[in-house]
Amino acid sequence: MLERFRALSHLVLGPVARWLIRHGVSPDVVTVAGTAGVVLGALICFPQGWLWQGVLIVTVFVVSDMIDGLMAKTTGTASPWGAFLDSTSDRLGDAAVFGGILLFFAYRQDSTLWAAVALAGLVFGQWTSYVKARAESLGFTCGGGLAARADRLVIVLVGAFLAGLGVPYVLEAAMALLAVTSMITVFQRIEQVRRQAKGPRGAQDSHGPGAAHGQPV
Ligand SMILES: CCCCCCCC/C=C\CCCCCCCC(=O)OC[C@H](COP(=O)(O)O[C@@H]1[C@H](O)[C@H](OP(=O)(O)O)[C@@H](O)[C@H](O)[C@H]1O)OC(=O)CCCCCCC/C=C\CCCCCCCC
Ligand SMILES: Nc1ccn([C@@H]2O[C@H](COP(=O)(O)O)[C@@H](O)[C@H]2O)c(=O)n1
Ligand SMILES: [Mg+2]
Ligand SMILES: [Mg+2]
Repeated sequence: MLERFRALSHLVLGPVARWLIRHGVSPDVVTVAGTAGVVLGALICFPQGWLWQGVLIVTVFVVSDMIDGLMAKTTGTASPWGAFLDSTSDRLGDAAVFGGILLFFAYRQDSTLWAAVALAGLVFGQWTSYVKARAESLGFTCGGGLAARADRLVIVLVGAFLAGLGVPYVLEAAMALLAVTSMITVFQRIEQVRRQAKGPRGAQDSHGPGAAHGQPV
């Protein structure tokens, strides 16, 4: 849903991207530093119960994920390597955010139930991204759905921020919403691929969908 704001985010973050380029920073450095900041911020703050503080730190670094691509496009250096580094780093950042919340529920709230719901959010979120990656590796078109990555991040970060300010049950509600919407997104994406695979061009086209069948990813 938030993907539609990508152009707007480029407008806002353009000056930051150009400032970094002028100072000789490369998109890869932003990708790696941004991921490290998300991982450290989430895994240090959330398990300690420093929720709103953790959200502020994670938000600053997660926004760098929009800046690296913008820098690469602005400098004409967008590359398959950059796309690979960006996407694989995203998975680590997501795992740290949801893992941090899981540890918060397990150790600060003593709640196995909500830790399990956070785990479900993590698993369905990573599954969502893997379905897209595997589908694209096989030549299918796949993406979107109810809860893509930006949607998932905004839900978990807003929930954690408000919980940190003392709003009751908001993080639990956010995690339940995420588990359900991410699961629905997985099925929406699988259905997209199934329709293409079973459609008229389906698996016979050696250059289109199905061309890379059997190649493990
Ligand atoms: C007084 C101060 C108050 C401060 C309040 C703080 C509260 C903070 C709460 C929330 C803020 C959260 C903002 C986080 C926004 C995160 C958006 C983001 O990172 O999007 C990343 C995404 C980059 O996409 P990629 O192409 O790099 O990634 C792909 C994606 O991962 C795919 O995943 P999939 O969907 O398949 O699961 C992968 O498949 C693919 O491999 C991978 O490459 O960027 C976008 O999507 C662009 C659109 C983003 C639009 C963001 C809008 C943000 C809206 C609200 C923000 C609220 C304002 C907060 C301001 C805080 C300022 C400090
Ligand atoms: N280090 C990087 C990071 C990204 N890219 C390119 O940008 C695309 C992702 O853009 P986002 O706005 O979603 O970050 C990615 O597919 C690459 O083409 C890059 O080249 N190097
Ligand atoms: Mg990025
Ligand atoms: Mg990214």
